[in-house]
Amino acid sequence: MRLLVADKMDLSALEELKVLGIEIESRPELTRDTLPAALDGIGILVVRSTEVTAKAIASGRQLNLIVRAGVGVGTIDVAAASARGIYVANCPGKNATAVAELTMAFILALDRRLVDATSELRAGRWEKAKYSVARGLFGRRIGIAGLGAIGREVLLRARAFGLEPHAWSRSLTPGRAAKLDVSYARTLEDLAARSDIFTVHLTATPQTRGIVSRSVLEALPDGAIVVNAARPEVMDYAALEELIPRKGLRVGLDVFATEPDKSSAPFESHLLARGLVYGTPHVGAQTEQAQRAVALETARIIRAFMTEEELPNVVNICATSPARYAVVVRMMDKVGVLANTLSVMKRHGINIEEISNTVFEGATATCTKMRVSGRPSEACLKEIAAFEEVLHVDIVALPNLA
Ligand SMILES: NC(=O)c1ccc[n+]([C@@H]2O[C@H](COP(=O)([O-])OP(=O)(O)OC[C@H]3O[C@@H](n4cnc5c(N)ncnc54)[C@H](O)[C@@H]3O)[C@@H](O)[C@H]2O)c1
Ligand SMILES: O=C(O)[C@H](O)COP(=O)(O)O
Repeated sequence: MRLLVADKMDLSALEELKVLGIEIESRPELTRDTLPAALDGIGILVVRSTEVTAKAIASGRQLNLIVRAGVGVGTIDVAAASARGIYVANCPGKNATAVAELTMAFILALDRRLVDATSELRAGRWEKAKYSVARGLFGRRIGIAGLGAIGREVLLRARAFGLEPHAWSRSLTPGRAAKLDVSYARTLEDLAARSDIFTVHLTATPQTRGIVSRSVLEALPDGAIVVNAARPEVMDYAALEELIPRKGLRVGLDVFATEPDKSSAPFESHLLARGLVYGTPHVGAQTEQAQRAVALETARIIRAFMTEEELPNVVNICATSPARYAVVVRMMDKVGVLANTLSVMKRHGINIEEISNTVFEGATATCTKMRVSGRPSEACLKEIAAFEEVLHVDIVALPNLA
């Protein structure tokens, strides 16, 4: 099988896949527009920020698996992949440490105005009085929006700096917050109102679009530090732009609405000219440590795809299976027994949603579990049981987890 890596990546971790017969091709120069033509004959695609459009997915006729070597899958048309039965998997948590480190770097740099002080030194100006004004972090309140993998790493580091942690997260309750020893905020507005430092670590989804809204940003104390190393979509950047000078906010951004597809492309953001705003070109995950961890996870996913039944970190499996019954058939491990069973199911109009087959010691007998949406009739089950090589047939009603 051919594997295409359509981004810059640490390839050494993928070397071991060659023993599985995988041919690895690295084409970091590919873009959203050139990717479709490059997918001919490719079975596995690994991407970082290169966009995978519906057109690319349609042209990847042999594509079975897309691995996002990172967390966010917003650059992949997941719905188009699902419609063609292509797995999409990501590497959650593997770059969390790196993003937390960048978050702390922004907070420290903004408090001491490191970038401005350096620029003045480079220009030959010794502005000691000007840069002798800083609040310091110790004893200040940090508000963490989203206690996922990155939010929790930020929490760890914030404590080490003597910051007082407050948090809002989708499934955070007062009880869980007490266990984590963070102050519980009921809403994002509530969190913002008590944040000398406000940092966002929420996934971008249709539900979180603009969740850090104008009213959340309005609730921040004057002079607060704001960091967004998650995604631009989660924060109202138009409101932020307006509020930076009005509230004297200090802002650190790793993510922008106007990010180019590839390195070295021109870039523009009005936000950077609005006051004390520091920025980085979406490099939160770019440490050797994180890239190695992501590459190892990518290799683990691909190895599982080639050799195991279960694939880790798949983001597009049907959340609630339409299956309502399981037909459990114990049978002899012989050619055609399963095929006979399936043909009976077909004749009775039973659609199989999921299927698994386990072979037992000695390879004499197997157990097949077919999860189906409609209840097979007694006649259908009898026909299956009538095959000489079928040992037993059961029907199990599945709990409705929808
Ligand atoms: N700057 C970078 O280079 C960089 C690197 C990694 C991740 N990220 C971004 O940071 C985000 C967080 O990463 P993570 O590894 O902590 O992910 P995670 O899945 O561990 O945490 C995501 C957080 O978002 C919350 N969330 C998800 N859907 C929500 C919803 N509908 N409503 C409210 N909250 C919701 C979760 O509860 C959780 O708190 C990623 O989704 C990605 O967009 C950026
Ligand atoms: O979602 C992610 O993992 C980050 O945004 C990192 O993206 P990158 O791999 O393009 O640096």
